[in-house]
Amino acid sequence: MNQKDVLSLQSMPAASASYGRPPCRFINREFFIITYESDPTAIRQAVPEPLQPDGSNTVSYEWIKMPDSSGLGSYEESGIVIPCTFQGEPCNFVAQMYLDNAPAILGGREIWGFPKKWAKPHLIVEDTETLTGTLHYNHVLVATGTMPFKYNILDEQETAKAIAKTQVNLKLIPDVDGTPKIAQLVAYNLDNITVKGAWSGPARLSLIPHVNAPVADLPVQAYVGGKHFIADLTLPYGRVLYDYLQ
Ligand SMILES: CC(=O)CC(=O)O
Repeated sequence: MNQKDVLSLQSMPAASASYGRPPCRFINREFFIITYESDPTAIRQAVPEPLQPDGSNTVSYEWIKMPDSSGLGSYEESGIVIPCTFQGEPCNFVAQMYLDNAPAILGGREIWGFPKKWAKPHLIVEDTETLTGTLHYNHVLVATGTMPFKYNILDEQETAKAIAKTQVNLKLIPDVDGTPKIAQLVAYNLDNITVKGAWSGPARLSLIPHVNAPVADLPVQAYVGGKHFIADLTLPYGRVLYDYLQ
């Protein structure tokens, strides 16, 4: 390989890239999101400046089933998103993410800086009426969410707008000597969104303390509600919102 060959490689390992080149198209991506009030001090601790928590003291706990994801495969994901502002503009900070697919972990971390770790999330309709999300980390149950199946129909255009909201990750890549090489807030917006169904309803969430999957560090204090929706959408490349090294 010459220098040009090296610089045109898609990702490591050179012999076989770990993930396809973005944009990634997701077909029938199914979301289950429980929004709840949490401890403002814990929220402030989880959100990196200059992002600001949006003042609602809310957190969204999510399960996402992705059966058909170009360049990545078929997988499930679970995690925590915190509504924030950046210079007064609303955005969601992606605080924790757990999933069961190597291409999506590697590509997600290397390109967009998603805070991804390997774990076992699962979203199903449990015998026979309850939308149920679980997250196991190293075989230990750390999260369970429940909501009645397709309870109240939600507006699909409003749902598409919510999906398109700016999302922000804290991308941290160390240099070979351990010092920070990349320390950025990276933003992206999902686009080409077609909502195929959207529902709301009451929801409940149980979070269990685990040192390697600290979802319970943002404890549930009160419930706002649950949302369930299915959409086709595209994840494009991101953009640097803030560079901690400049
Ligand atoms: C590639 C990605 O990072 C997308 C996702 O898993 O949400």
